[in-house]
Amino acid sequence: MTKLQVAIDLLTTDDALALAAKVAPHVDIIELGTPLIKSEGLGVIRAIKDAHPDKIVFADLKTADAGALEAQIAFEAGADLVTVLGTADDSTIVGAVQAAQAAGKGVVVDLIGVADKTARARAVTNLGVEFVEFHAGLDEQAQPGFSLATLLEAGSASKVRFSVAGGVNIHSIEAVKAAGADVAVAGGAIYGAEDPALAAAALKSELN
Ligand SMILES: O=C(CO)[C@H](O)[C@H](O)COP(=O)(O)O
Repeated sequence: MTKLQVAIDLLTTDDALALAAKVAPHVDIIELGTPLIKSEGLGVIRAIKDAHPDKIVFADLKTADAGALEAQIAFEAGADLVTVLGTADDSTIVGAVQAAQAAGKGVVVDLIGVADKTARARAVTNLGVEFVEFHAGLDEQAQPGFSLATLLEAGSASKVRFSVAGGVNIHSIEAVKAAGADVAVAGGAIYGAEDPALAAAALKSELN
């Protein structure tokens, strides 16, 4: 079954905790967004893990270098999964994977900015990552003509375990599931909704 991951792209620990409390019953994975971690530091990871020990806590570090060190400090803070950029050197990904293996946790590779996402997804899967994120970032989503369909096609073609992130919402989630994604990531569609719990529940019901 496709899991639902909420991406919390808010800026304070208090706001993140409040959102997580509302949506946790409807999601499988709680992601601490990159701006949140940069704003609040690793303490936000510990705060969310302490509040939701039963959830998979995903720290969107977007690591580009020093893979082992960055992964290790996030795992020590309570993260279950961390992201490393697919544009990073293989050695950075391998370092993070080694830190994950030592901690009994996992690494996700974010393909934001990667030209041939299907080929890179296959290559990094062979390095031992949990899954690969087919991702169009917030800036790419804002470009004229952006379409999630290209990401979904690339993900399906990869034949590896993958998630999809890029403005996933109630209109596109069925296509994400149909593409065979292991995880559907939704940020703005949940935290930007008038009723985030209702929005998360609606997305989850499409995946069941
Ligand atoms: O990692 C991110 C941006 O770099 C976002 O968390 C991700 O894109 C999901 O958010 P949204 O559904 O709003 O696109």
